[in-house]
Amino acid sequence: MREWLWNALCEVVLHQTYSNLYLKNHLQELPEKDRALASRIFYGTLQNYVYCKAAWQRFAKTKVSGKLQVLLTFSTYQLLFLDKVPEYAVINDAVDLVKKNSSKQASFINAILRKVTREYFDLPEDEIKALALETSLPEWLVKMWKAQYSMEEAKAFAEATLDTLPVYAAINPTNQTAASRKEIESWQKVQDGLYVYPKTSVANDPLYREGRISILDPGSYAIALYGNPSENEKVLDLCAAPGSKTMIMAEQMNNLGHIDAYDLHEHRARLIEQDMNRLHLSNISAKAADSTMIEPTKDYDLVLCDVPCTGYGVLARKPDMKLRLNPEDMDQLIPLQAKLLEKGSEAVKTGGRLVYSTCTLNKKENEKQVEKFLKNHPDFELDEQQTLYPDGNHDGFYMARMIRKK
Ligand SMILES: C[S@@+](CC[C@H](N)C(=O)[O-])C[C@H]1O[C@@H](n2cnc3c(N)ncnc32)[C@H](O)[C@@H]1O
Repeated sequence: MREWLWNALCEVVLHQTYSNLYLKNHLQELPEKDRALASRIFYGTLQNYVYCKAAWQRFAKTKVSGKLQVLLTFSTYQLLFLDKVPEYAVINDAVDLVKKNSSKQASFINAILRKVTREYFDLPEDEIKALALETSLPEWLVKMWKAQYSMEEAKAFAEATLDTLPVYAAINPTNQTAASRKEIESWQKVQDGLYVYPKTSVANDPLYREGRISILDPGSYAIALYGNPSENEKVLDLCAAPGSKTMIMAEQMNNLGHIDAYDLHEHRARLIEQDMNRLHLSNISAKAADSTMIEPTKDYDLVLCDVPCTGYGVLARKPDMKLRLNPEDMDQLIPLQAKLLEKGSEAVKTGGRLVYSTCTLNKKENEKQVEKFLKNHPDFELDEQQTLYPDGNHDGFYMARMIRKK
């Protein structure tokens, strides 16, 4: 398992592979009994990467190769955060892994990891610097949260990036048998239609394969329901792939009415189609399109703009993003979000609903974006907006619902 973890983390850290995609494709290479611990170490290391790296780097006086950095970091994670594996076993495993290549490196690894266990790692006194290091986030993000929300909220957001969140399953009400319904209803219910998923492997679960359930965060579920999609309505989903919210809307509509689901790339539009087929839904047309360029008819009851965003609300589930955060991403995303909202609004009929949503915690992409839109569009009014704060049960999201008055 240690060698598997080392390779897995090298793939994500050094070769930019997405963490959830890697686990989905490779976790089954491990024996069933090791999978839960391997996932814990994999995600835990990525969530705490900067902190763990800093904890061993204090003792390294020479340059360390990328692969050895990963080994030291995931061993440090186990030493500092896990009590399941004894310290001597973590250090011996790391030493054994490098011994195959060089005995000199083995003694170096041994010396560094022993120091990590012996010498306490002090945090900086400055509260922003300390929080950033403790939660493995860049200082600019913590500063931005403090300026936009408050220090208390910045702390809550940052700490939430270290949470291990439950997996949730939404029941597909249009495709159940008595037996499947009975099994799903025996799970812990979160709200109508949404349950805590109790198994370890979704891909092999017949309930998933036969389209009885979908896996998604309660925040995504809430966004899909926020516009109240109803039977026989006409709905436009402008940024739809891979389609989690499209599917929930289609199910709420009882597989009646129609959803036009667009996404930029052909391969992503096909993901929507695949999920629609898995769930036995037929009220969706998936199409590859640049939604900033479409010329929609103004007859949609509901338009969902679930725009591309910086994703600061979903760092707990996608911890590899913590290694690649860049404030400049916003510069491209904010104008794109505004264009998508503008296009989406053109499709809403009089009296219809326009939902704008993100999975980020950044007022420039959320409240400010909606405020700017409403200022330029007196024909729309804000019905409601809310930010779902990440809290150990779910990710962080923002959603706003607007109504076209004329
Ligand atoms: C937040 S994700 C959507 C998630 C999706 N609504 C769901 O629930 O599964 C944003 C999506 O916007 C798409 N996108 C980015 N630019 C776009 C554009 N100009 N036109 C259409 N889709 C775009 C991305 O490919 C990505 O799939």
